[in-house]
Parts: sequence; C-alpha cells; structure tokens
Amino acid sequence: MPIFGLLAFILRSTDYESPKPQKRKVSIIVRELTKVYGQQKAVDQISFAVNPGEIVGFLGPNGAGKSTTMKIATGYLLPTSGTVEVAGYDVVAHSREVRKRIGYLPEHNPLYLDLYVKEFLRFIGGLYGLSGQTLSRRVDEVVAQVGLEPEYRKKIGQLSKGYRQRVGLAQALIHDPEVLILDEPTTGLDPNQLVEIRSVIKSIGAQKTVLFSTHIMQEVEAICSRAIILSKGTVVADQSLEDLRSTGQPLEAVFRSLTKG
Ligand SMILES: Nc1ncnc2c1ncn2[C@@H]1O[C@H](COP(=O)(O)OP(=O)(O)OP(=O)(O)O)[C@@H](O)[C@H]1O
Repeated sequence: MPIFGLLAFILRSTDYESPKPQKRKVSIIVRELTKVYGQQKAVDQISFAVNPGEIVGFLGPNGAGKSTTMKIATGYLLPTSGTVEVAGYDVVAHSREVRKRIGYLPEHNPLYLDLYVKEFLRFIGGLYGLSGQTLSRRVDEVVAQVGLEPEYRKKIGQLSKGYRQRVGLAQALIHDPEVLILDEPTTGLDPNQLVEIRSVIKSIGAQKTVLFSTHIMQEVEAICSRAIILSKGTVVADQSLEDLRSTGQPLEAVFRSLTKG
C-alpha cells in the first residue's frame, strides 16, 4: 500500500448516519464477509470475532485473503458483501468512529523516508487531530513504547528495517486506539529484531486488542491467545492456542493439513 493509501485511511471521514452510543462491545466482528476482485473471489463469506484484550494470529498461505480482510476491517477497502464492526461501529457506515479506535500497520509499511522519526509521528498525530502538548506527549510515549529512543533522531530513510517497523507501529499507536490491525509486522526482520518486535507487540497486547497476520508459526505460539486460519478465502480454523496444542501436533503440521490442496 503506498503512503497515500495510509493517509487516505486516516483522513477518510465518511459517516453515513449519526452513530448511536455503543454498549461495551466485541472489538472486531466480521459477518459473512465476501470480497470479489473482478473474477477473483479473495474472501468468501467469512465470519469471526475478536474480543477485547485478545492477541489473535491471522494465518494462511499466500493469497488466502488475510490482507484483503484487514484492509476491509480498517475501512481501506469496501466489502462486496457482508459487514465488519470495530468497537461496535460498522466500518462502512461509521468509518470516522472506527478510524478513531483502530490503528493499522499495512503490509508494506509506507513511510515518508525523508522525514525525521518524530517529524513523521507529529504529522500522523496531527492527521488524527492531536496538537500542542498532547501531540508532543503522545509522540514521546509511542517512541518509548516501541523502543525507538536510540534511533529517533534519524531520518526514516536511514533506519534499518526493524526500526522502520517500529515507526510503523508507533504511527499505528499514536492516537491510542483500542484495536490494532498489523499486517505481517515481522516480515523480513533479522532474528534479534524479530524477537524484539514480538515482545513490543506482546506488551501492546496487554492493553489493546491485536489482530495480526504472519507466516511464522513460532510467532503465533509466542504471543497469541488464538489463531484464525484462512485458506482460499474461507476460515478453516478458529481456535485457542490451547486447543490447537491439544491436538498433540506441532502448529506447522496443523496449518499444513488445514491449508494444503
Ligand atoms: N487489488 C487486487 N486486485 C485483484 N486481485 C487481488 C487484489 N488484491 C488481492 N488480490 C487477490 O486476492 C487474493 C487474496 O489476496 P490477499 O493479499 O488478501 O492474500 P494474503 O492472504 O494477504 O496473501 P499474502 O500472505 O501473500 O500477503 C489473491 O489471490 C490476490 O491475488
């Protein structure tokens, strides 16, 4: 997703009707969601829910429909049919309310490489309506939260991949959303960065609901309470890690048997 896609996600402000006050709610509810691109059905009638405080791993082979689902859940793409609610608000009808409550790290983590880290975070915070001392405080808080202190004086283009991912996480957190959607946040990281980013995600998950996609099974075992596995646009498993482990098979074997063919 290019940077303007991320900016469009933040700026999109269509609310088709006045949102009603919501009761305490499930963080994400996907109901019979379908997305068709031309002739291609990328997501086929999927349903699942994520509860407050869960860290859920979203798994599936390449092309299974993970990114498409995440883009719809963040309001970046429209569904062909079905609905998604985030924090009690429909993502199409009440996108402004959803945008306040959701943080999104897209798959290719679009960033302005010429901006300094804090400059970029101030810019993104400004798009969310933060200003003055609140903005400065939030920038300092997210820089600390994702472990960016050693590198925050650099331009983003000068950062390693792992630190760029931290900037991506920081921009997703800047407005203190209750739900985070992270699309392959650890892809391409070296083993040390990988462990560090995982621990950042785990600590974020202590306060927020997190849905994140990955191809790394150890990652799911290390940080998730539950896994949802997609294959060819459908949900083939939605189980707690405890239940998946109780099969007695390694998670990789379970994944292969559910998604092959
Ligand atoms: N903009 C698009 N136009 C046409 N087809 C698309 C588009 N985006 C995705 N697709 C197709 O939809 C299907 C699901 O893609 P998606 O990116 O959601 O899968 P994914 O599970 O995230 O895959 P990966 O693990 O490789 O990132 C794929 O067959 C893909 O080629």
